[in-house]
Amino acid sequence: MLITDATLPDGRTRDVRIEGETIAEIGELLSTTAEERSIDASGKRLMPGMIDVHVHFRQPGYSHKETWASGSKSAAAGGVTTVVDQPNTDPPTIDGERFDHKSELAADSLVDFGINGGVTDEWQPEELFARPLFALGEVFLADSTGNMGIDADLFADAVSRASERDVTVTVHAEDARRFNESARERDDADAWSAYRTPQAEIDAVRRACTVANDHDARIHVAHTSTPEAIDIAADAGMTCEVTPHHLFLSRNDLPELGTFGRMNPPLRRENRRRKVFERVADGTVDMIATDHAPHTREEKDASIWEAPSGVPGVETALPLLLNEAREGNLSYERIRDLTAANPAAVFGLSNKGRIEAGFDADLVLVDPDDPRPIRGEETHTNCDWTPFEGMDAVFPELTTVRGTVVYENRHEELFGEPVGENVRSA
Ligand SMILES: NC(=O)N[C@@H](CC(=O)O)C(=O)O
Ligand SMILES: [Zn+2]
Ligand SMILES: [Zn+2]
Repeated sequence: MLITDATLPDGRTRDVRIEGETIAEIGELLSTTAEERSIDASGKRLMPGMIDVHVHFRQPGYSHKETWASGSKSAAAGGVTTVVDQPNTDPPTIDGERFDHKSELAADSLVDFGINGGVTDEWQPEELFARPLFALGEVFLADSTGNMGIDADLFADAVSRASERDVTVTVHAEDARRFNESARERDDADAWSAYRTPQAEIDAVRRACTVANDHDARIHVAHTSTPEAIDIAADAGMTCEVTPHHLFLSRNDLPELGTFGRMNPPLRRENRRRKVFERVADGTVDMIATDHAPHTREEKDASIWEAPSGVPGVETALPLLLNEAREGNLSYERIRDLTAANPAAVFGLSNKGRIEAGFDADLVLVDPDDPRPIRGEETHTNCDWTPFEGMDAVFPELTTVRGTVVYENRHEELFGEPVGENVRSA
């Protein structure tokens, strides 16, 4: 395939040739061969596919919420070419057999994937470390969906074992001792944000970073929602991610969202959201990861204390960021770093995350000046709603995974074959 006249993240206009699974050549005025498909990308932006290191594709156990097939279609339609699945499935991914079972299910994936291993009292670290494991995590320092919260001793033990193997530990950092019990008396949607306080995250991130440094280990802090926690992680030499919902939504949106805005950690006040955005824009935050956590409408339609936590996001993350570029609030290079180059560097995916000769041809082509409003029912996840309903976004026209077209939307939407592979198995 030859993509001609594409504008790259750094602003250069180039032709990009894909041969087999890789980017073969980047140049000017490359001539197309007879058997090669040629795509005119003049006026279009070509981005490296997003590497989303935090999704919940729900298999095994909750395939009514999502499957590898539906989740990866949603990913492909949103320009995500690699996903990393978290372990709070049923059964949880905490031993070798369960890891192997999830690997078989992931054969349905249209996009490349990593599989994380979880930590509970019953986990089998040696079995997990013998598998093509992406990372440990998300390790829950407080209960979230799946009730996999663990205590400080088990966390320290897991960090020390991971450090010996040079494996990163992705941490869900909230400290339940800092939750505000008095918020329990309320029943409005904002009560969840009042209950799971900023301080619960800040304290847990500080403690997790100390444990990591004590063991000469590396942690990656999942879904940081406060500027304070981001700064603590950065100062400790650790990495962190921010979700699209903590970047684009705040407690101001809860009257409208209701329980559809309940997630862990919860939405914060507008003032904190703005400071989180600044840290995303200035590079303090390493990456955007979606924490795509689908639940059905029926499940979400409950009281604020009964509804499950989590929102979908894998299909809308890159499109929302590209709309920020269109509006001049983020550069395309920053978006490349946040969604592709940095996650690849942090997690050691040396063939991914950049548009350079020799790299995997994981590519996304968009018309940068053609936004459309996000509609939950048009997304491809099993959960047909979105917390970003009506917001402008720039969706892909074409997504390739190692040279195979997995999504195309010119006149109609077309999906490719499940070509996804485990990024640690190669
Ligand atoms: N973020 C959430 O609110 N929910 C996630 C779990 C998690 O990431 O904590 C889920 O799996 O539903
Ligand atoms: Zn979490
Ligand atoms: Zn999660």
